[in-house]
Amino acid sequence: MVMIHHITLGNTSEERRKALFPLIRSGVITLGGYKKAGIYGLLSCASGRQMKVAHRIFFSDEQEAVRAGYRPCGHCLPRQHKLWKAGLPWMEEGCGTFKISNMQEPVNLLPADGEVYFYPAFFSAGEQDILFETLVTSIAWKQEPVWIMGREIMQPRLTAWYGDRGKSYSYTGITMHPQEWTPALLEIKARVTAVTGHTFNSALLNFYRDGNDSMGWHQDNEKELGANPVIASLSLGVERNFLLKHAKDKNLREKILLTPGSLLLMKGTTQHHWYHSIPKTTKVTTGRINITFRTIVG
Ligand SMILES: O=C(O)CCC(=O)C(=O)O
Ligand SMILES: [Fe+2]
Repeated sequence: MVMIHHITLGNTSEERRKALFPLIRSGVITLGGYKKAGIYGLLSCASGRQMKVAHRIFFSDEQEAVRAGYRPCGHCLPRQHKLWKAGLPWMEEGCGTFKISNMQEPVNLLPADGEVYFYPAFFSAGEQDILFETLVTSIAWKQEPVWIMGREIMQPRLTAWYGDRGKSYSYTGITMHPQEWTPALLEIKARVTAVTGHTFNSALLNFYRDGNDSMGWHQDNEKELGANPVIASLSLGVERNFLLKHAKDKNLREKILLTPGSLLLMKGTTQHHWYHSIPKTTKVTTGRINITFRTIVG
């Protein structure tokens, strides 16, 4: 039994946030509950955010919440809520639904000439919410210019560069010096290494403020990245499409929906044969943060 009362995690909201993050990260906590009404739901549930701290409880899993007499939330667990209302059992046998369940080795999404792997639930909904908020406020975001055909043009997104000391990097005419890793970035990097088996010494961060921000077609083939770059790309915030097109064979195109909390791993010869982009979209009015972990060689 875990059943953590939110109020017991610290005296200030900052203290409680700090205590809560590792519990969510490690999967000790996967669901939240409203003590006054006996309702449990997802950590990302909008109605779950409004309650007073004193009324919030956390559970390790669904069985625990149900055993404690809680019932599913109608907003974030509509399927379970409907069954509960009808007096029917709503839990699936051996329910691990809310645990990170798809960490098994993913399959290569490219048909040829490279390797792209997608981990949809790399971070849970609750973890990704906390990480997004943390990074919006703690990263030194800037809108940087780039030089294209002799003209200085502002990038259609905000960027930031973090990494081990002394690793600088040039990118379409600008040289970036990394900032020192923040605690949140180090935690994320450790998890990426644990799951993918790859180490990284730097990260380029992109903040797409809304659907009007984008990234044009490119290859991450700068010589600082080595012959066959390994790039692990984490998505937080609103989902955006990621497009891939083969450099020679115009019939080869891929589209991957980068959902919140997902990780995309590009490796092998991908950067030699494929271009990728994040196109503009009128459908998106909120922000997305992307972290691409890289290794600068030499
Ligand atoms: O935002 C993304 O997912 C892609 C970022 C990217 O391609 C890059 O930073 O090189
Ligand atoms: Fe890229």
